Order: sequence, then structure tokens, then C-alpha cells
Amino acid sequence: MKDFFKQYIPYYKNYKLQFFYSLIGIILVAASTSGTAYAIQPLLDDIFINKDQDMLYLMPFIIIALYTAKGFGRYIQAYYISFIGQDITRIVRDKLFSHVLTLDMDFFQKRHGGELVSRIVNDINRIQSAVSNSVAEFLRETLTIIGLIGLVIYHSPELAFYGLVVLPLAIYPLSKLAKRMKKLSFKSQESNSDITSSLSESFNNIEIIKANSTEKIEATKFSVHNMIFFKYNMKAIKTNELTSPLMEIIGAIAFATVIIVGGEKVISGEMTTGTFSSFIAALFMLYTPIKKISSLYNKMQDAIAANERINDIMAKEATILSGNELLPENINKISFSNVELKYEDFTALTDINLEAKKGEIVALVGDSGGGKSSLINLIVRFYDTTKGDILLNDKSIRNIDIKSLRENISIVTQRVYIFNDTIAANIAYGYEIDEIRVIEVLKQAHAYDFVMAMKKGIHTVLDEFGTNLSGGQRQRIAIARALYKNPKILILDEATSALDNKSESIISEVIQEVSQDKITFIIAHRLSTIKNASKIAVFKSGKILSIGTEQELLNSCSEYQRLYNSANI
Ligand SMILES: Nc1ncnc2c1ncn2[C@@H]1O[C@H](COP(=O)(O)OP(=O)(O)OP(=O)(O)O)[C@@H](O)[C@H]1O
Repeated sequence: MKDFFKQYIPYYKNYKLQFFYSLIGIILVAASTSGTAYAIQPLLDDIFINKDQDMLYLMPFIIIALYTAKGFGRYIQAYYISFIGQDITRIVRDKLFSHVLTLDMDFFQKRHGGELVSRIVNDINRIQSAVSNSVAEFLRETLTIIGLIGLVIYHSPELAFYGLVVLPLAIYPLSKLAKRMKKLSFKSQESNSDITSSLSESFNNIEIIKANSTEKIEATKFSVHNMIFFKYNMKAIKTNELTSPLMEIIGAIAFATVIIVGGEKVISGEMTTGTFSSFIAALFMLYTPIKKISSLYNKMQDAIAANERINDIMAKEATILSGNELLPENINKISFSNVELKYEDFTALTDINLEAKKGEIVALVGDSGGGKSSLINLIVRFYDTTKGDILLNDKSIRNIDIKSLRENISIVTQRVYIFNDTIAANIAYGYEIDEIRVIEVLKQAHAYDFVMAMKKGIHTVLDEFGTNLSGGQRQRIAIARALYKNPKILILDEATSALDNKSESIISEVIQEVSQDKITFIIAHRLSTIKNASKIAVFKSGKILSIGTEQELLNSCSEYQRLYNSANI
């Protein structure tokens, strides 16, 4: 708990004024609650026993004034403290998302998108009330407790002793409950993120689910997660709800003791009925804030568990670090020198030596799983080599500023990423929209005609998954996007696989044309796609078996001959 507040208290510095207003609200509530309890004494003694007429007409105004002050106090406290809580969570959510985006590709491959969504949305929501309402409620209830304790001691220190002596008895069971709450909160949050993961998986794979009629299987899988979530929540409720009866029983013991001791004092005339009633009212009122504080403590456990999960991600750091040098203006070659890449224990690439020069198209071919995409992962620094180095001219790729590297590389993969925005914005993604350039690259990517056939042309809004486009159209949009920034390095990883032969051959010509001033890598399984390649590297099980022109490989590389014959390049 201490760590939690240590982490969040610095944020409060930005909300001094809001905190001041809510503090006024808190004080108003605490003071008017104690005032209400105090008012019982004159109500009984002056009005009912001494028959004081003036008090009779004054008391209703006092009561209205007390409750108005309490209502007003509660309102301004709730408003300003919620403002603080909402704003802190907004800032933390921004921070978390920005931080997550800086993490390595590896991190995203290991985590479910749904799990990350759950952390950024649900876990942060759990913190929100802890940093706002809980803090305010804690302050308010503490002040109320102080006020009421002051009042009971003022009325009768002896009775106050009997009324309060049982309180410490509650500490042990309450702390046990809090510990259990923390454990359960952690589990409930984890199963909540399982639910989000399961949902996002189902919606992302909806086509497969429908095509295989596996709706029921998926619904059953989901209901397992849902049931676990329900069970943890119920366990948490069972634990949390114990706080209230526990406090009430302890309160009843105190109340019973006070009735005996106080009753005797009233009977013997040592205490007036009004004082005794006011004392009992204050004692009663006292148990409500105490109960609230202990249930707040349980709620805090939920926030602490959520915060630990958030800190766990915040503590992760990118291992692919940017270098300080800008990418050379003119890249004449990329060389791979004795490169090895391991994904944890699995060696995906071994002893890779390859050179690609400006103006060349280098084709990477080989069986599935051979390591072609892994090589691409290294060029964009999604991963770093575990041995050897990649040189751009003569600079190690690790010394180059990642932003400047990636700004000069365009990559088109089999999976086309579309943003829920206009076609023009999708093409110029990350850059200012220059409509003339957008049209130019749409023409190059052989996409102009179908875009113009749409009602709003380049201003047509695409949805996130590009469902208003065919597979081939999506690929053409992706190729246009890749060409838009006129990259120094162009990478096409199965970028034309969804195109028909005619479009594919037209695009191949376009690539041939634009590749003059770039270094181009093409991964393809179709022979026609690589026919313009300056050289072909044949991959097998993470190694390059041979490098050469098509003719050279057909003459000397049996693996290439096999691929060629089976047309499985
Ligand atoms: N992020 C990753 N973590 C662990 N293993 C990976 C990862 N990416 C790829 N691999 C493994 O590395 C090997 C090479 O994969 P890679 O994607 O580079 O092959 P590829 O030649 O591009 O195959 P394909 O033609 O099917 O796309 C495969 O065995 C694959 O399972």
C-alpha cells in the first residue's frame, strides 16, 4: 500500500486547487456528521425534557443547515476528487500505451493483444477509484471518526472507553480478509484479461469460426473463462462482504456494553437522557465510517494488484536499442556477415552471408520455415542478430537511429494492415497527405482504377480490417503505401500473392522500374514474381544454400532445381 501511494502521490502536485476544494467538501461532511450526532442532545434535553420553545423553532433550521452543508460538501468532494482520479488514470493510460509501443516486437508476439487491452483498459480503471474516491473517502471517514470520537469522549470518557475498547479486536480478522482480497483480486484480474484475450481471438478469427461452424466450441471455451471469472468475483465478494457483518457484531458488543454502563448512569441521574442518546447516536455513526474504511482497505487491494500488473509491463524495457547515427543518405549496399538469429533457444538463421547492392532485386526463396521472413525481421530491426552483423554501407545496423532506418524502409507483408481512415490517409500513413503523390503511387500499384470507381475515390474510408476491399485490392493498397515514401530499401514479403497473374506481372514491372534507386528484397513462392531478380538466395533450415542468378542456380543448386520443378519457389 505504501508503495502504491508513493507511486501516485507525486501526481497530486498537479491538482492542488482541486484537492483543496475537495478537502473543503470532506471537512464539511465530517463536521456536519458529528454536528448531527451532537444535535440530538439539545433535541432531547432542551426540547423534550426542558420544553424549550426557542430551541424547538431553531432545531429544524439547524438540521436543514447541517444536511445542506453535508450534501454540498459531498457534492464538491465527489466532483473534484473524481476529476483528479479520472485525470490521473488518463495520464497513466497514455503513459502505459506509449511505453508498450516502445517495446520489442518479441514482446507483442508473446502476448495476446487482448491481454494488453485488458491491462490498459481494465487494470487502469481499477486504479482510478483508488487514487481518487478511496483517498477522499479515507480522509472523509477518518475526519468523521476523529469528530465522532471527540464527541463521545466529550460526553463521557468512561463510556467512550467501553464503546471503543472492542475496536482493536477487529484488526486481526480485518487484516486477514484484506490479504485474501489481494490474492483474489489478482486472480480475478488475470481471468478478466483471459476473457478479453478470448474475445479478441474469437473476433479476429471470426471467418474461420464461421467457416468451420465452431461457434459452439468457441462459446464453450469462452464460458469456461467466464465461469472462472465469475467464481473469483464471487469469492472476492464473499470475502469483502464479511467485513460489514464482522464490524456490526463487534459494534453490537460495544453497544450492549454501553447500554448497561450508560443506562445505569442515566437511571442514577449521573447522565441526562439527551447526552446518553447523543452518545449512542455518535457511537452508532462511528461504526459506519470504520466499516467503510475497512471495506476501502479491501478495495485498495484490488487496485494494488492491478497496479502490480501495470508496473510489471512498465518495468519491461526494449532490448532493441536505437543507435545515434542517421542512415546514410546514399545506401549502396547491405551486407549480412556471418549472421545468426535465435528466437530464445530456437536458431532460425545460421551463418548468413549475403550482399545486396543499390539497384538490385534480391529474391529470397525456399521452403516454408526456411528463415526468409526472419532475415527481413533483422533488416527492420524487429529482432537483433545473435551473432554476426548487418552493415549498411559500412555502418553496423545497430549504430543507426532506428527511426531513420525505418523511415527509409518500406515493407509489405502477406498480412495487410489497414487503418480505419481514408484511402489517402492509409497510403500516406505516418506522413502528410500529398494527394498528387497518392494518385501517382495508386497508379503505380495498379490500384487507381478500383479506387476511383469508389464513390469518394481516395477519400473513401476503409474499415480496420479492409473488409470493403478484396484481398488483391488490399495488397495493392499496401504496395502503394510502400511506394509513397520512396524508401531506400523496399521489402516485399509475399506481397503479390493475392494478385491474379496479370496484375502481378504489371506490378512486377513497376517494382523493376522503381527498384533502380533502391535495394529491394522479394520473398515469393511464385516463379513469375522473382523473374526480374538480380540474384536469388536459396534458404533451407535457416541457412543459405546457394546464391546466384536463376540460370546459375538451375545449373548448380539441386535445391533450387527441386523448387523450380515443383514450382514451389
Ligand atoms: N517470433 C518467433 N519466435 C519463435 N520462432 C519463430 C518466430 N518467427 C519465426 N520463427 C521460427 O523460425 C523459423 C523460420 O521462420 P520464418 O518465418 O523466417 O520462415 P520463412 O522462410 O519466412 O517461412 P514462410 O515461407 O512460411 O513464410 C520457423 O521455424 C519459425 O517457426
